[in-house]
Amino acid sequence: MIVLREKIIVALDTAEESSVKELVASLENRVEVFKIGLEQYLASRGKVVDYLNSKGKKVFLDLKFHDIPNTMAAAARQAVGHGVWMFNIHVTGLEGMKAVVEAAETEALKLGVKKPLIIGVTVLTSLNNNDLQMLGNRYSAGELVLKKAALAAKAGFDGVVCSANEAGEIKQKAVGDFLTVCPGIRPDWAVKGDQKRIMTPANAVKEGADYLVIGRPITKADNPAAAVEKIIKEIEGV
Ligand SMILES: O=c1ccn([C@@H]2O[C@H](COP(=O)(O)O)[C@@H](O)[C@H]2O)c(=O)[nH]1
Repeated sequence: MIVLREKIIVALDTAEESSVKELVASLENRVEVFKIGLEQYLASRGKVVDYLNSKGKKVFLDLKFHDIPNTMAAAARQAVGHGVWMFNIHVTGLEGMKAVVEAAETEALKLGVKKPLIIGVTVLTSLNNNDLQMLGNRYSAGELVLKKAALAAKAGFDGVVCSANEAGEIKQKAVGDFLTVCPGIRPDWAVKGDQKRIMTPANAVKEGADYLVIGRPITKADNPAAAVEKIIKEIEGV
């Protein structure tokens, strides 16, 4: 059971150390998990992970590994060593995904730490059916996400990144506790921006989203803490 405080994962998409610190300070009573993507990871040379860990926060390392099995397994070992709570890789060949799971398990055992949650990226929430068609794909976003989720589960992943539109069906078909981590969350009052497969926080939770990944509606709000509060109120009753 995921407690409400952990359901919202705030994406710290900024290059500025001062913005990270301000956001964490204003949200630390309300938010337990922060997502670090390429921009902030590179800007801080990875130090932001240590900073968040020192504040007692959980880190979702969103670097979306996508490489050959040996390279992804090596990166997974580094993610375990860095003390992240969750990391992700693109859903790719089964062999590579299994190598990541095995590497993370072995490294966690060696270091005596808990294995981070390993999450597969299915189809980016900024893509719709039209984009997939242009890429030569014959499946709809929904169909492709389900196929990728099934493969990720077969590899032993803990869950997938998907849009909330697909969360319900994934949860229905899942065996055991398979997590749905959903970006593309847009409260009614927020701008859509570059996201195409979107849903409101309340509907996402109704659909079965375990985690809501939210960036700009919170981080670009005049008052980020008030924005989180509004979102918590919206999902509390669901
Ligand atoms: O399919 C995906 C995978 C990752 N993301 C990331 O989530 C956040 C969403 O931020 P917003 O500002 O709320 O749009 C961002 O860091 C993305 O890199 C995603 O949106 N979709």
